[in-house]
Amino acid sequence: MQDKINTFMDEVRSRNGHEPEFLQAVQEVAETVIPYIASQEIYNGKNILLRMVEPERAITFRVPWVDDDGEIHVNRGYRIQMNSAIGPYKGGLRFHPTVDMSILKFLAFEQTFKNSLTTLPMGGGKGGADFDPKGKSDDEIMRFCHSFMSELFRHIGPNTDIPAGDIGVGGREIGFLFGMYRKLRNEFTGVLTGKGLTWGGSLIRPEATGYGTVYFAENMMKTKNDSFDGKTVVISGSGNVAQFAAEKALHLGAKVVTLSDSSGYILDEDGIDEEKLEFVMTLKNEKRGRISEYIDTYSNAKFFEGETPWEVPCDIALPCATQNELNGEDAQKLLENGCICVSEGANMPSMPEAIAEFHKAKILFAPGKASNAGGVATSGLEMSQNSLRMSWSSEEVDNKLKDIMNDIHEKCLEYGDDGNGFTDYVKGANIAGFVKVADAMLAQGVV
Ligand SMILES: NC(=O)C1=CN([C@@H]2O[C@H](COP(=O)(O)OP(=O)(O)OC[C@H]3O[C@@H](n4cnc5c(N)ncnc54)[C@H](OP(=O)(O)O)[C@@H]3O)[C@@H](O)[C@H]2O)C=CC1
Ligand SMILES: O=C(O)CCC(=O)C(=O)O
Repeated sequence: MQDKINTFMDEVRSRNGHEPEFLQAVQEVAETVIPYIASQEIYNGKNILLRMVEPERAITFRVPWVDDDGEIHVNRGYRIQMNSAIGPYKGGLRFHPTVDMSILKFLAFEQTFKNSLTTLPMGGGKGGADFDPKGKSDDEIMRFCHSFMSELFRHIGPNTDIPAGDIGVGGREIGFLFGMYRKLRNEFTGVLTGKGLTWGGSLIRPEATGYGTVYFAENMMKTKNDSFDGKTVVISGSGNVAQFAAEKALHLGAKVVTLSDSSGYILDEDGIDEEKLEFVMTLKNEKRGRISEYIDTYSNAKFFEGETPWEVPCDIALPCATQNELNGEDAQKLLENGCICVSEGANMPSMPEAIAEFHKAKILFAPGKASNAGGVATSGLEMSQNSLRMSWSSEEVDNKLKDIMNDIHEKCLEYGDDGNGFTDYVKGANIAGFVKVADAMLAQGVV
């Protein structure tokens, strides 16, 4: 079997050798899905996985914009339309200086499996730009978003491709992007999700990725007759996903002790309670400050510059910042300190060596494509509300979100059983996500 996997990876590497994050994401899927394909007669000889690693379309474009001093800048914009076998392309936009083909192809590939897991009819896509929003004024962000959409609009649509937020793209950016789309198309449609509540957005979409990550972890803990109540939780990141993961962990009775950004992490051993979390939300979402400023207000807390929070003892770890933020040594530290559950809020935050450590120790480990699927699932619910021209209450959306996270967990249990009573959630998520897309591709022929 390893030969088959190696041959497949050699072929993928020969075309994409300069794309390390993409190869990492494909390798993880290949290791679990190729043995499954080999065991299923219907998939044999169809080269389905090889077709799935090739984007249906990859668009790059120029994004020129003018800063507040009148200087002209040029960034590169992207949209990867990965797979539309089960529905229109769906996935976020990332604005970050590290954005390139490798990052976006890994994200779009993961998105295809994730969206399939949600049970909603959404294909996989991802996009963004190598633009750094840090330190830019609201006007500069607006001009950038307008320029970005003045090209992207011709490639997307409510039945074709529906972008949303990701790192560096939140409610403010979605507003500017939507405004330009609406003007250019002269139509009001649900072409983007994560919209404001007064113009087509869904209640609970801002909360959904973080809440869903915790709901998934709660489901995993239940399999051990355990819960969040009284547990110590370590979280990385302090953006959208981290903030609402922290909020839901607090609701469930846990003590959250860390948050971070790319400068380092804060440790508050007294716990980041609701009031302190509100302070972080204002600091990050309105003042656009740094997490280190937390200790200016809460002097009992400490800031660890340039460090990640995985050295802090905890029961549950929620990596909610970015890809490859947790390495093999970090995983060992978490395990030595008694961590029993890791639920990924970010996309691919754990490096392969870290996942190997978690699996060796047989702790509860959820890959992002399962545990952070609540965000895109709620985007799917926003699309449904837009099509129906109605809006559901917070309670209705939250209940649907919980049901979807339960379903994904059940699918992981079904496909992830290793035969010895251990659930390999990576295997479960990969195979369950693959089956729906592969069956649709088989039914539709070679297109
Ligand atoms: N938003 C959503 O609905 C979804 C998001 N995700 C994933 O969750 C993760 C976080 O996204 P989101 O919260 O929306 O993004 P935000 O932009 O709101 O926040 C990102 C956070 O991660 C930190 N971060 C970014 N890059 C790095 C880095 N290289 N090293 C350390 N910290 C870093 C940021 O710090 P700083 O400000 O210093 O850059 C910030 O605290 C991403 O992996 C994203 O793909 C997954 C599913 C849905
Ligand atoms: O809500 C969406 O469409 C985007 C979510 C996303 O980008 C992700 O799941 O990584």
